[in-house]
Amino acid sequence: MGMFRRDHLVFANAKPLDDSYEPEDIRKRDQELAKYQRALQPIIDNRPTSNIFLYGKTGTGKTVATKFMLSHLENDAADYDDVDLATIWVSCENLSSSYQVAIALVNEIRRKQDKDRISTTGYSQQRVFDILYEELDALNGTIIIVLDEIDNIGQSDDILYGLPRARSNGYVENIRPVIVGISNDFQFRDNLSPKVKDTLAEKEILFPPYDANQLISILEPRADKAFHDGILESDVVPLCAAFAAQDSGSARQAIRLLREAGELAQSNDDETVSEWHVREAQDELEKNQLYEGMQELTIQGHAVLCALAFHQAMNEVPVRSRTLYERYMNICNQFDADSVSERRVRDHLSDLSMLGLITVYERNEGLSAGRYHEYELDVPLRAVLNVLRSTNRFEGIADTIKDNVKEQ
Ligand SMILES: Nc1ncnc2c1ncn2[C@@H]1O[C@H](COP(=O)(O)OP(=O)(O)OP(=O)(O)O)[C@@H](O)[C@H]1O
Repeated sequence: MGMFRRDHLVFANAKPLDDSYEPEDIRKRDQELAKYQRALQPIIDNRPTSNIFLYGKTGTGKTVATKFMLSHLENDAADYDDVDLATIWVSCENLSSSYQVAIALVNEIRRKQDKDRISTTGYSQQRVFDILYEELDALNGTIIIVLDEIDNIGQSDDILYGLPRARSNGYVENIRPVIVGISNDFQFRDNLSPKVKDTLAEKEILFPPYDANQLISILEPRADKAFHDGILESDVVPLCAAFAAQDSGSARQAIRLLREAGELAQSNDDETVSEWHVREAQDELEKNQLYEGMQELTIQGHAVLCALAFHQAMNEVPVRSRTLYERYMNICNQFDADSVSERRVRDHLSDLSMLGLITVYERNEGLSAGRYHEYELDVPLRAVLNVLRSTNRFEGIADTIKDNVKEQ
C-alpha cells in the first residue's frame, strides 16, 4: 500500500470546510443583513444611495455577507430594465495608499474587459484618479465599489474623498459610485481626515464576534455535508465552537478547527472524530500561532516571555514590570545569559503585546503611585510552555514552571 490513499471514511466532501466555500445561507446575522438590505434598497429604487461601511473583527462574516447581499442584489436588479448595476471588488490587503487602491480599481475594471493593465508606478496621483474616472464613466448606472480591508490605506484616504464626490465634481456623468468599505479596525473611521468624514455620508454596520451557540449554528450545516454519517461524535461541533468563541469569536477559526480535527482522525485511521481530536487540533493551532509570533523574537524576548509565564503559572498576574524584571534576571542567571536593562525589558514587553502574545494594562494611581503597566499572557500558558520547551535553552525552565502551575 502507498503512503497516500484517498480517504473514504472521514470526509464525504471537504469543500464546506474550505475558506472559499460560499454557504447557502448566512446564519445568525439577521439584524445585520436586514440593515444591509435597507442600505442597498435605494439602488433598486433608483434613489441616491449612501456608502456602506462594515466593521468587525476577522472571521465575523463581513465578506460572506457582502457576497451574499450583492449576489441577491445583482439577480434582483436584472428584473428592472431601468436599473444598471456593476460591482468592482478590490482587496486592499497589500495596498497601503489611495494611489495603489486607485490603480487596483483601474486594473480590476480592465481585467474584466480583457484590457491591458496599467503600470503600478510612474503616474501622478491626479493622473491615476483621472484614469479611474474615465474607466468608471465608460460603465453605466450604479457602480458598487467594494474595498475589502480598507483600513490598510491608513491616513492616505484621498480616494474616499474623491470617489463620493466624483459626480458632483463633474468627473463622471454616467455612473453613480457607491462604496462598500470593509474593515477589521473599528478606529478606522475616527482616524479619517475631517474632509473625508464629512463627504463619506455612510451607513455603518457592525459585525460583533460570534458566541458559541451562533458558531454551532454556522458549523452544523457544514459538518453535515463535510463528514460521512456517524463519523462526528456529538460533542465535536460544540467544542470547536466553544474554543473559537473563547478565543476570537471567529467563524473562520471554528471551521478551521473542525477541519483539522477531521484531518487528524483521518491520518490516525480513527473510526470517529472525537473531542480528543479537537483538543489535539486546538493545541496544534495554538502552537503554530505562537511559533509564528515567537519566531519574531530574540532570545531576550523569549526570556521575558518565560518570566511572564512563571508569574502566570503562580497565578500572580497581572504583574508589574519591576517584579517581572526580577524574575527575568533570575532566569538569565540560570543559564549565564547576558541580561538587559529594565527599560529594554519593557521594550520587549511591548513587542510581545504587538504580537498579540500578552496583554498590557495601564494603571494610573494618581499622584501617590503614579502611572505604571501590568502584564499578563494573552495566549494559553500551556501553549507558551510547549513552545518554550521546544527551544533547547528554555526546556528545563519550562518544565519546572509546568510542574509548579497553581490552580487558576
Ligand atoms: N453567518 C455565517 N454563516 C455562514 N458562514 C459564515 C458566517 N459567518 C462567517 N462564515 C464563514 O466563516 C468564514 C469567515 O467569514 P468571512 O470571510 O466573511 O469573515 P470576515 O469578517 O470577512 O473576515 P476577514 O475580516 O478576516 O476577511 C467564511 O468561510 C464564511 O463562509
